[in-house]
Amino acid sequence: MAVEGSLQGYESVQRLLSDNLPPHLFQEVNRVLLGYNGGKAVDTLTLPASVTKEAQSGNFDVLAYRFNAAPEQLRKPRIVRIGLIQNAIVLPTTDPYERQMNAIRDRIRILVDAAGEAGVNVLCLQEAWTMPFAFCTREKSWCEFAESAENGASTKFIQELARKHNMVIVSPILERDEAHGDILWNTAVIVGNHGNIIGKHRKNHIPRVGDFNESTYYMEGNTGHPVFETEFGKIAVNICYGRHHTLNWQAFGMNGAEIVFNPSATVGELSEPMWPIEARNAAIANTYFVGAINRVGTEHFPNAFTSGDGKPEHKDFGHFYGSSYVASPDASCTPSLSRYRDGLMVAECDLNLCQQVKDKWGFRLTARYDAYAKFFSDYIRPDFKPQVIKDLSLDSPKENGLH
Ligand SMILES: NC(=O)NCCC(=O)O
Repeated sequence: MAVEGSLQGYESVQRLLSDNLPPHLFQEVNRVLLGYNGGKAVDTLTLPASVTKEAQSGNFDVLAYRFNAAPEQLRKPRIVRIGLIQNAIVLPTTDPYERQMNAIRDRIRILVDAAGEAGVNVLCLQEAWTMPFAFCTREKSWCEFAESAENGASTKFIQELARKHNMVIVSPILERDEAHGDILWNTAVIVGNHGNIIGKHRKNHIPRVGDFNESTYYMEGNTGHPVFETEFGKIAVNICYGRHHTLNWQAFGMNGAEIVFNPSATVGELSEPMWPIEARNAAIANTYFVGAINRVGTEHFPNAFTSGDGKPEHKDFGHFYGSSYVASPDASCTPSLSRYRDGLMVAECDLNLCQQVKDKWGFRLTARYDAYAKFFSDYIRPDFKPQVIKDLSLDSPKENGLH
């Protein structure tokens, strides 16, 4: 029987295709599906044997690729290795919370250490990595997983790993904001490579779809669209549901992001057809690299809940389908990580590619921001009227011989 969450036993669409198509056909399909970087398929990157060994003994998927840019006369290449980690929760959601948190931390330590050995400079974990994605339940006991972004145990744990590996780590957690009445936020903490906290960003768009009842717990973020300037490049974080909002992506680009991470938690039936498109489109439209991360596995909760759609009550969210990947501004893209196993994606990127693609395609140059600024300022007025020009024959169909 195929493993739960697999595609008829395959870890990903790309692996299904490569194992079943003759090599010359796979090459053509791959070119169309994943694009070309510098006129050829995205290069694979060889990682130290210790990483592959670690992945085997720790049962996680590992993939590594390189995005090249053309050599320039006046600038040196700006090579950065980015890493994405996807993972399942470790213990049942019925176990004591502290044990659940510690077990996830132990697993994350193994994956982050592997990223360190793989030479990753900037790493991002999945959305709310410290806990089960319990927001489907609407139960308030899960709020206990919330922590201070600045002083919480998870931030301290990540700071230690960042220092150890000289790595910037983006750590998305459920934040408890003690300074403002203990309210919660969905927050990404940006930990610098010296273990320092560079800043934080709070999720801008909160879903109200399916079982994603997150608005029961926290409000839309109030941190704008910050870009964090790090030793390894300018990075930003568009948390999960924000990937459906093109202006959210755009604002990070307009603030100068070169790499945008999209830490997510999303399930198959709801969003899988969107997943390979949205982050990739954002990379193209905004001329930066994007790392999209989704958790894996099915999380079962003790009490049943309903989805307000007349269907029977249930105790799980559905399958989180992993499939994390990196998309490049030149429209090329890595294959995705496993659909059901924990994984580490490593992508070496020459950030010079961002400016090269900007110069080639001119999306910023041709953007007509002034026209859209006017459109949006009109749109938010209460007396806004949509610009629709009606075919007047619709009002007198007989005269036009339509009936
Ligand atoms: N975590 C989250 O925002 N999920 C919403 C569902 C989706 O955007 O696919």
